[in-house]
Amino acid sequence: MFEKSTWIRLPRNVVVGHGVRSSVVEVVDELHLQGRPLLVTSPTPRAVAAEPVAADFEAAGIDPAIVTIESATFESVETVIEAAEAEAASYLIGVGGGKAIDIAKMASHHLDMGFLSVPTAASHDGIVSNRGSVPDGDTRHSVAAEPPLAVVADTEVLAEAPWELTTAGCADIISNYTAVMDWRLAKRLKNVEFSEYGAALSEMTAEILVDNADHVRPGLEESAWVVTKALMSSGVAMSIAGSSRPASGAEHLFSHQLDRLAPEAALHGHQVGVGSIMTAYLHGGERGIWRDIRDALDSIDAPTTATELGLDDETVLEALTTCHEIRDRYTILGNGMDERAAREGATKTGVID
Ligand SMILES: NC(=O)C1=CN([C@@H]2O[C@H](COP(=O)(O)OP(=O)(O)OC[C@H]3O[C@@H](n4cnc5c(N)ncnc54)[C@H](OP(=O)(O)O)[C@@H]3O)[C@@H](O)[C@H]2O)C=CC1
Ligand SMILES: O=C(CO)COP(=O)(O)O
Ligand SMILES: [Zn+2]
Repeated sequence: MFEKSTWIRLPRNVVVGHGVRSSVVEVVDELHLQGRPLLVTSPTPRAVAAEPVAADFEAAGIDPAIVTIESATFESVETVIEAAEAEAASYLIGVGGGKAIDIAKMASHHLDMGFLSVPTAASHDGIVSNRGSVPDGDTRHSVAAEPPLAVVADTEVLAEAPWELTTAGCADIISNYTAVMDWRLAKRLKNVEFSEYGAALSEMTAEILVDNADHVRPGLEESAWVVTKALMSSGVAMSIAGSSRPASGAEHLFSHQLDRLAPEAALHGHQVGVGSIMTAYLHGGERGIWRDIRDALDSIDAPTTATELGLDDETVLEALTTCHEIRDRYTILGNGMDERAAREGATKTGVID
């Protein structure tokens, strides 16, 4: 008897383009959401977008509440849950980078409330995904969360954000190549659940982005358009898979460990990009695709070395040799890398000197 089943939850409305920030109230209306919104944001996005969106709600006769979080932690999720209860909110709107959107989607999951995603940076592929990513002591959780009912991505806002945020988003997408390699390996070796559609969409997204790298240039609003569409496509791949596997393999474990060893040294996307160069080398050796990944990152101004990440060689090696412990996710790192092998791989790929 066939007993398999799946439940794929995706946004109902995806609004992308110049000036669409002012459509948030209309999108809420179209979704028939009633009551008071709670805008979940972080310090810079608050001024950039959350306050203007709040002003639009006020102009429409709706009294919004705002909560500002500083970090992507379970404490921040608690803060938002308490704020939603104290302010009698009916739905949440995450306004910001990966941090604010992740916290909003996890809090809305807990509260059983709808949630909208309003990105202010094209820096990560959590914009539409149904996962949250949270550090917890020595480990890092990929948490099931509420996917957004709608996404409102204003390319004018995204294009005005610092350029490195956009290159970080590109690198988060380029890292899908190695994430899928790890996923296929884990299927072959450990029989983990695998989605051909999730994997194919993830790889295709990376390929389209790399093919359009010429259109990804600072000061061009078209860059925000190209990158945001890729980020959303990658998020859909995660939702199809019901896991972050299509977009997170060993290169993400490396980045998560860097977050512990050198907090806030570099952006998430930049770290996973450099991790992806090294894990591509581990998958394919000299003839593998690591040079293609490095060149793709280089072509969009993303870091390709420890120095460009603002890290010393020893921190990179420590992250590479210990990051397999971060979570129970089988990757090319297996049970961990030997220190000399890590040094050789990082040196051969030019990540360290
Ligand atoms: N759930 C998922 O599927 C995924 C989750 N993630 C998570 O997302 C996070 C990484 O996302 P990222 O966006 O890099 O992190 P942040 O949300 O921390 O944003 C990075 C920086 O950009 C700033 N910023 C955001 N928007 C603007 C703007 N318009 N103008 C100027 N500055 C701006 C933020 O300011 P400020 O500090 O003031 O907020 C912050 O300093 C990680 O926590 C990662 O784990 C990443 C990928 C997928
Ligand atoms: O960053 C992600 C995908 O780009 C997902 O994060 P996790 O590694 O926590 O699942
Ligand atoms: Zn990522």
